[in-house]
Amino acid sequence: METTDSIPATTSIVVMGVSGSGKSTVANELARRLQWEFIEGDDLHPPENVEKMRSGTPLDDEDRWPWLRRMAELIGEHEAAGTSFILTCSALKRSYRDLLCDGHPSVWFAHADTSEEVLTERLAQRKGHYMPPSLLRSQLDTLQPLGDDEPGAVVPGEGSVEETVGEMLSELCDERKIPLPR
Ligand SMILES: Nc1ncnc2c1ncn2[C@@H]1O[C@H](COP(=O)(O)OP(=O)(O)O)[C@@H](O)[C@H]1O
Ligand SMILES: O=C(O)[C@H](O)[C@@H](O)[C@H](O)[C@H](O)COP(=O)(O)O
Repeated sequence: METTDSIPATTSIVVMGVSGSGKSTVANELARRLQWEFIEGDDLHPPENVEKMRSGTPLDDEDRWPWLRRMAELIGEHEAAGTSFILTCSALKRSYRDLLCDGHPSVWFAHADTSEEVLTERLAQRKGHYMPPSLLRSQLDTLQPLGDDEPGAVVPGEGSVEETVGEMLSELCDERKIPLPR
């Protein structure tokens, strides 16, 4: 994916993807490996968005823009402080990702590509989450794959969490000239 001559001083890894693609699981492991702060994007949804999803209605652009703007602000704050961090955010559309990237060279998207079959199985097994498995279809219909001209990497998402995170880190560290953590 995109390489740049000027390496940003800080990195904001945005773990993107549809529900069940392992964003939270992967972000936790990235945070453990890198010892960076992890912010869960699900926790930043206003209560109305959570209720909408809980009741089985997909979010629309209008629901998502304020939530995305809050995350863009957080990225800006981390850049200003010079602190790298990890954020989970579905970031399903290119326009959403463009908003997160706008003026923010630190952003690097990490997507664990996972088949619909595996996603369906994972969501059927997941307990205690507001997101109903019935919303997977609309998430998949909304997802616009990460483009070659966007910063980040798409890696296979069906192996172990360690394998997925290992691949993400190797891509990130290679592109951003960061030493690979142990
Ligand atoms: N690589 C993986 N292998 C097996 N199960 C996984 C993997 N990644 C995530 N899971 C499981 O799939 C479910 C969804 O993962 P989660 O991290 O909540 O995804 P998301 O945050 O994208 O909705 C969880 O129950 C999690 O334990
Ligand atoms: O943009 C959206 O429609 C939501 O952000 C959605 O993509 C997100 O995934 C939910 O918050 C559910 O949370 P999980 O992804 O953890 O299932």
